[in-house]
Amino acid sequence: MAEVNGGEPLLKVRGLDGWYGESHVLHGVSLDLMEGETITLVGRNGAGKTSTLRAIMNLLPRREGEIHIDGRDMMKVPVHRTAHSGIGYVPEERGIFASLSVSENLMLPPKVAEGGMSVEEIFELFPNLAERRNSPGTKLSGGEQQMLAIARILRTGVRIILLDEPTEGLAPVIIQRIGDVLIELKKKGMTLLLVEQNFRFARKVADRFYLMEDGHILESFPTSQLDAKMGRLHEVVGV
Ligand SMILES: Nc1ncnc2c1ncn2[C@@H]1O[C@H](COP(=O)(O)OP(=O)(O)OP(=O)(O)O)[C@@H](O)[C@H]1O
Repeated sequence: MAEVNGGEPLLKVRGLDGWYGESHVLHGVSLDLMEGETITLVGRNGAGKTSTLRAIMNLLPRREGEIHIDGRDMMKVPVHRTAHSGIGYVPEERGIFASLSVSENLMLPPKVAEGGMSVEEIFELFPNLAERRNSPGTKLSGGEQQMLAIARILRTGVRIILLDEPTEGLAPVIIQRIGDVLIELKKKGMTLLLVEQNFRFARKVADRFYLMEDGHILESFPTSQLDAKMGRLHEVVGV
């Protein structure tokens, strides 16, 4: 998409390093995410995918490098203001509040920008959440929790969503439903950064892939090259 628009990436990461205490886990990560684009980070466990998302959200204990969102220098933005720059994060553990209902969970994050989806629009996109609007978080299936975690971000008005392994542990029929939702969000112009090991799922939504190993980006390629890259992916990712 960069080539089509010729514009600046909506999210631009350059030479990003990250640490947990003494442990240096990200080594010069660079990536571009164009407006409306979906990219997928792949790599084996411990490659640094989650840490990359956390570093972008300013949730790592220490980071260095460059992160720009819509041209804005994010290294100077404190963590509680990150969402106000238009970026939301759905962590692997989903973060649903067990004692709160679906509706209450939905209403929790504050709006950070105009243009977020209304609760009615969200329930249209996720009819099963509408049916369960009064159910507590504890009563939701893994798939419903994942949908609620995504839905909750849509209300806030962010333009970029980082999703960490949204299909993990879910049944094929639910994975299909989440894929349909992400495709719908893409049609609405949402920009997505996925961490995902399920290539069959990722190929349906991703425009490009970034391959990570040991805290480095090894290469990036468009989804049209995924089949040709499978041998390499088996080697690096071990899938
Ligand atoms: N809270 C933490 N404290 C210390 N080290 C951590 C912490 N979280 C992750 N690490 C280390 O950082 C490195 C990168 O981990 P990260 O979770 O980013 O990888 P990943 O590619 O997302 O893998 P996974 O799919 O297992 O989450 C690993 O060596 C991991 O052990």
